[in-house]
Amino acid sequence: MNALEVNNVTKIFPDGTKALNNVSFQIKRGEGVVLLGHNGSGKSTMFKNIAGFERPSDGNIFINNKEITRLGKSKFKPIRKKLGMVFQNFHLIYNLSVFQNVLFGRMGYYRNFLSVTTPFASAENRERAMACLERVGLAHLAGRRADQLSGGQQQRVAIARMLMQDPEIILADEPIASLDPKAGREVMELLWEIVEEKSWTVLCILHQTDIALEFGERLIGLNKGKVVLDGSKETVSKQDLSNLYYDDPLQVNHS
Ligand SMILES: Nc1ncnc2c1ncn2[C@@H]1O[C@H](COP(=O)(O)OP(=O)(O)OP(=O)(O)O)[C@@H](O)[C@H]1O
Repeated sequence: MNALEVNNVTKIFPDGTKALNNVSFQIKRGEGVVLLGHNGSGKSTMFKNIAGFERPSDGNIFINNKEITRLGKSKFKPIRKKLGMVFQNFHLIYNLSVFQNVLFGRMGYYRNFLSVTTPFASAENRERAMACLERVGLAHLAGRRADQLSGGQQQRVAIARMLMQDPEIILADEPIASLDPKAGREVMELLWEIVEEKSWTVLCILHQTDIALEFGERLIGLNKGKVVLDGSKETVSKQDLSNLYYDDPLQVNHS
C-alpha cells in the first residue's frame, strides 16, 4: 500500500513562479526516500503541499489512500497527526523546558493545548515523554531550557517530540543542515534507527549527496520543479546525483 501518492502536481505561485511542474511519485509504506535538488528546485514547496500548508494548483495528493489535496483545516487535522515533521531549525519553543517541548508532540490529540502542558498533562503522557527522551539519550536534560542545548541535542529533542506524536509518515526538511558533520551524522543515524524500529515511511530532503546515498533506500531528484531522477540507491550513482546540481540534467529513471 502507498503511504503517499503525488499525482501530476503543479504549483504556480500568484507571482507566476512555477515551483512544481507535473510532479508524480508514490512512496510505499515503510519506504525511506531522500529528496534532492539544488536551491529553488521545488523541494520545500513539495513538502508544504504534502503537509497541507499550501495547495497544489493542479494534480492530487493522497496520504494513506485518502485524498488531501483540497481538504479543509478540520478534516486535515487527523491526517496531520500522522505526519511527523523535522526541520532544519528544529522548531522548538526555546524558552521552555526540553520536557515541555516533548509533551507538545501530543498536542494533535487534544482540543485544548493545556492538556499537554506540564501542570495539566496526564501521568501517562508524562511517562511517555520521559520514555521518548530516554530513547534519544536526553532524559538527563529533561528540565533544561531548550535554548541551552547544542544543535545536535535540539534536533534530538525534536525527534523525541515526534516520537511522542506517534506519526506514520515523516517529512524531514534538511534535518542536518544546521549541524556539524559529526552531530549531523549522529542525528541521521538516530533518526533512521527509530524510523526502522517504528516502520515509519520517510521523505527526507537532504543536500549532502554522500549521506543521501548512504541512508536513502530510494532517491528522487527535482530540477526546476520536475522529477529528473527516481531510483533505488543501488541504481543511482554519485554522478547521477552530482548531475542533479547542473541546470539541465539528463532525465534518469531507474525503476
Ligand atoms: N510563496 C512563494 N511565492 C513565490 N515563489 C515562491 C514562493 N515560495 C517558493 N517560491 C519559489 O518557488 C521555487 C521553489 O522554491 P522551494 O523553496 O520549493 O525550493 P527548494 O528546492 O526547497 O530550495 P532550497 O533548497 O533553497 O530550500 C523557487 O523559485 C522559489 O523562489
